[in-house]
Amino acid sequence: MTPEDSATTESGWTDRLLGGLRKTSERLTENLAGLAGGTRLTDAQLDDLEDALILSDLGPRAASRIRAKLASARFEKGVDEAALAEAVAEEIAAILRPVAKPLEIVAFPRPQVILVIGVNGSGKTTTIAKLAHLFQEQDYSVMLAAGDTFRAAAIGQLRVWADRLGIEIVSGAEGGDPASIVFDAVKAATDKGIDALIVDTAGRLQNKRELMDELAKVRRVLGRLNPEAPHDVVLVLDATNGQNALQQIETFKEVAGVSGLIMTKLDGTARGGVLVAAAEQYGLPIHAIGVGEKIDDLRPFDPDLVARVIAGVVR
Ligand SMILES: Nc1nc2c(ncn2[C@@H]2O[C@H](COP(=O)(O)OP(=O)(O)OP(=O)(O)O)[C@@H](O)[C@H]2O)c(=O)[nH]1
Repeated sequence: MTPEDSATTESGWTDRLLGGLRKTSERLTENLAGLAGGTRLTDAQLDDLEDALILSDLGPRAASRIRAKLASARFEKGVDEAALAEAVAEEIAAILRPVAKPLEIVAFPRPQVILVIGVNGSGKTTTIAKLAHLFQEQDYSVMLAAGDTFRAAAIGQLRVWADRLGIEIVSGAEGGDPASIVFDAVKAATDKGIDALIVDTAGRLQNKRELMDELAKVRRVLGRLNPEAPHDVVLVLDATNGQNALQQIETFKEVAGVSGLIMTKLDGTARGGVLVAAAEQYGLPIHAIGVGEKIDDLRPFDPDLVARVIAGVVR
């Protein structure tokens, strides 16, 4: 790939991110419009700012932190839309930077076992395929394990992706024991020297006890083969769920333990601010974000770019 190709790819990605987060950005900038004045924000303006941030799903904690920071900010050239957007972007970036952490393949011995959890419909299966593709682009070998045996469709969907990507998948029958599939998958991936084994899991939150038992068993079996496994437990969250996504973090932390997050469907929702709420409230690593249904619509999370897009600095 030439540098020009890569520049095109990067600007293509920025455009998609912009397109994706446009609704969130519009909601915030609409609510911030009209805030103009002297070198400092007044209390009434700070109230409006805080409300606008909450309305954009950034959550009360992030909103009050940003308010406090901007209360002491001086706007040398006077407050206007552009200066405010810059200041808000900087504060959002300050919240996001500490949690931006790409998923890296570092496990030794291989494979790195990545358990992917999340409710049905969150975009889990698609995200697994996108992650596999991202690793393939970095020249890592990947294998999938179809640990969601609850629904035949889930196994089939994952197999279609595996075929398309040309990677091996270990699966069993519908209703089979996920722990035994995961056991076989780790053995196969170890024998073949695979770098990353990505494990799909069931996401039946309405039956929390069963899900907890199932994931605990998968973890036990993994631990027996490799005490370090799973190396990552990645929770996939659907941004369109807004504040409910935060409740899911709470529940999955309890059910399975969570080492990091991927937020999907940031395109087409005005609720992308929930990413900032999650970062502020839980401090869990955010590995990547999804802004579309295509295979390359998942990219490592760039906190400065995302903050500038959400705040409307980049349009
Ligand atoms: N717009 C958009 N759609 C997405 C994104 N990620 C996934 N989807 C779509 O969301 C739908 C659900 O995705 P799946 O990957 O099937 O979700 P799942 O969590 O595996 O759900 P089950 O298969 O029901 O367990 C599909 O139509 C995906 O194409 C995204 O980032 N943006």
